[in-house]
Amino acid sequence: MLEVSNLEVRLSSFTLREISFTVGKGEFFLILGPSGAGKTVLLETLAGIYYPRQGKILLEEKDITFVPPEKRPISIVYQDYALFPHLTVEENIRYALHFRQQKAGLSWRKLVDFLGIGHLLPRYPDTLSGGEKQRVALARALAASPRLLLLDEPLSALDPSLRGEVGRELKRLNRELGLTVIMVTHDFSEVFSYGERVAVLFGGRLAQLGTPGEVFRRPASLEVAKFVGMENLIPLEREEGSWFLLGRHVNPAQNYPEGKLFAGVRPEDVRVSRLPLSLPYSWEGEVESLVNTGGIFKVEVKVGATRLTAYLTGHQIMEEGLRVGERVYVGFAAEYLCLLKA
Ligand SMILES: Nc1ncnc2c1ncn2[C@@H]1O[C@H](COP(=O)(O)OP(=O)(O)OP(=O)(O)O)[C@@H](O)[C@H]1O
Repeated sequence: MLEVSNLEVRLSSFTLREISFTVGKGEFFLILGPSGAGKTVLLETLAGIYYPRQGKILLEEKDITFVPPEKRPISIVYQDYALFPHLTVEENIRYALHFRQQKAGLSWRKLVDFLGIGHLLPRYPDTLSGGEKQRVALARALAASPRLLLLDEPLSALDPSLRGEVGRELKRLNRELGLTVIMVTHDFSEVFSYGERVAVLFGGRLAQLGTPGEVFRRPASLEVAKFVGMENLIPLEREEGSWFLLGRHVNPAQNYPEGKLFAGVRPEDVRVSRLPLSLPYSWEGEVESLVNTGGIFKVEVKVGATRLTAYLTGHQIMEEGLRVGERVYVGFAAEYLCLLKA
């Protein structure tokens, strides 16, 4: 339903370039990336706030590259809600009806019921909680009956319990209304809860596009690996044309004739045990530190001069009887090993 090809957007001190991707009808598509990567600029270009210098945006096969924002069937919701403070909730939502470009869409009643905001209609935005404001902002965005909903970190200003509640509402909107959604997020747990595909932006470029599983377990580069929390990144040794990881032979699927290779493994895929592990990649080491990070323990095991990080549950720590200074075995299955070029 959305086709973005070779987009280039130049701002005074920032350029978004070579951005190409497609989003299917009814898809929940996510955009991830470090601060300043260009996530908001990309959303705002789709919304028509910036015009590209190059490239095309097709929405349902119609070229909308230079269509003004108010003529695009696209709504955008920001993290700070951006409600009009001098208008009541009802007036805020009705305002958006002027921009409705298609007869079809949710009726007023259905919209209000769907988001459960009937009791808030006479109130002013200042008197609403964060979750209520975000629901009103969503209602206003949906009142315009968009084909595509753009969300710029809509959950980040909410406390954790509201985040789950509003998040589930977003997924319901997407599923029950068949609405196509593109959402920017900083929160990795949201990626697995909501996203079908993820685009990772770095420095104005698309660094990777894939399913959450691909991006988190098969990052396309070292920088993406670091960004998505692949904490174990260990340089491989090269001896007589073969590659080794801490002395264990590694057989890359591809040929890497030269340069430096890193082994990447997610800490949640690393096992630590007091008994030898029957895994192709395992070593003997010593527990160097054990830190409770709120239910999950970060365990660092020293293997020679290298430190391997594992995330384990309190239950696993107790079962294994792990303690700092203990001799243990640490390792992972071959399927969790990801090779990355430096
Ligand atoms: N109107 C503008 N004019 C010039 N530069 C801009 C403009 N808007 C954004 N930028 C710059 O473009 C770059 C990307 O900004 P953007 O807001 O898209 O980042 P982001 O990935 O959304 O970051 P964050 O996660 O911090 O919100 C930044 O360096 C920002 O300063």
